[in-house]
Amino acid sequence: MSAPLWPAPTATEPVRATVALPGSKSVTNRALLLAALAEGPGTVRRALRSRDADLMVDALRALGATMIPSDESASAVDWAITPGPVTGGARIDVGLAGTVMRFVPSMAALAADEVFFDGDPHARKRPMGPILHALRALGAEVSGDALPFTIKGPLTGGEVRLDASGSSQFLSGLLLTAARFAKGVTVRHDGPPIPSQPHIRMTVQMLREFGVVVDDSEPDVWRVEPGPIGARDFTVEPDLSNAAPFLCAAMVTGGTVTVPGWPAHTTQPGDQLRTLLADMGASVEHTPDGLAVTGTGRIAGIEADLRDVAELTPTIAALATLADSPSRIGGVAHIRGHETDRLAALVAEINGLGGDANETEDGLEIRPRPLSGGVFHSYADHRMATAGAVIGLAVPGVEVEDIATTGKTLPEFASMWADMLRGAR
Ligand SMILES: O=C(O)C1=C[C@@H](OP(=O)(O)O)[C@@H](O)[C@H](O)C1
Ligand SMILES: C=C(OP(=O)(O)O)C(=O)O
Repeated sequence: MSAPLWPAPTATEPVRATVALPGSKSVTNRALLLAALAEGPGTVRRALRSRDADLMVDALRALGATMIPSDESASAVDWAITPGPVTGGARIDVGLAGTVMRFVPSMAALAADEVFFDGDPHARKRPMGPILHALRALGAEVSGDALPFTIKGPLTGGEVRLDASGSSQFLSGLLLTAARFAKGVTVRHDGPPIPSQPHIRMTVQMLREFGVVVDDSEPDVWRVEPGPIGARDFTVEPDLSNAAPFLCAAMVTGGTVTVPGWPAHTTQPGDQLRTLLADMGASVEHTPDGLAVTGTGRIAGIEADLRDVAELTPTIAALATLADSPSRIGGVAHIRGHETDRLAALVAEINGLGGDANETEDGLEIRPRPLSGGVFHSYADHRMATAGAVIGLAVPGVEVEDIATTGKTLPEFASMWADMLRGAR
């Protein structure tokens, strides 16, 4: 049975709206895991409520943590978390969440009993080899090189080489639990450049905020000292990557979208939207109400290496189809291993609406031309779905397949989009 189609609203006037984003997926899932491994009870405030976050909560509960929600609303929650001894014998559903499939195995490797991991059909295709090899080298018993697999610990830790060129999450996944390994860990990256470096800085910074000693002074080497993870009261920042489609709406319609609570300093890669969207023609300013992006009537094509901000690619590609000059996006070969093969999916869907895009070895080329309506398939990928919504603002008749897939990181997307178009403040 095919998924329902969502008629993407076409904007009839410039949007003028304030859009408050719920918590960052990446920060939420790191904070929940660190709190579950801490030396005492802690709190994670303004945590995202979404499929990926719920899968993380279920996984941590299955491994022995007590997680109690308070002040729950549809999209945000404060969690009171009491760590417990890490127990095995569990079955973990990772869904399609990279943060669950790459972060939780190291924690499971603390348990003496076997833990079984599986996920959505496409999750079985996402790369897992480097982190599973590393856990094996550090002393865990691991079956298989991809989902489904089992892990049995406890591992001891120590020194290991790992190729994180396929995903920064392999490295983050090892580092997040490493303070609890008997010997800590020294990881040396061995391979082509690592993508999504801001996410590694996010891991290191959050480890330090939770009291863990991390040495990242030598390029491509990370040392985590063994020791306790501190119990903290931690507040999650808004999700800046999920701000992307809304900020793009300001550009596409020549209006203004303001995102309150934009952090002054952050490791989130979405912060780079400020320069990326300015390069594509937006006016971007910090106002007392938040970060305001205003469309100037022009969308310029872009030549950009998006390796560091790979998860923004679908949204930037959507904007590029509506630009007045061609775009060339590079540095993102590894997003073929994201929720779907994003390079293939973007080319298929853009060209399916009459566009002109092609894959390169490590990215995309997009030559704007008039698009027509049609079905924009989402491939169970939240960022494909929101890319279709951006194009639909300017192209009548775009129907996004399975808009509910945005529930991976932003369950309220469709109603927030409607509110934005209504001019909500
Ligand atoms: O650590 C994280 O929270 C993430 C790291 C990145 O993964 P890759 O390094 O695989 O791009 C990013 O794309 C993903 O959305 C979230
Ligand atoms: C790549 C992404 O997700 P994941 O955490 O599943 O890797 C993403 O959100 O764009």
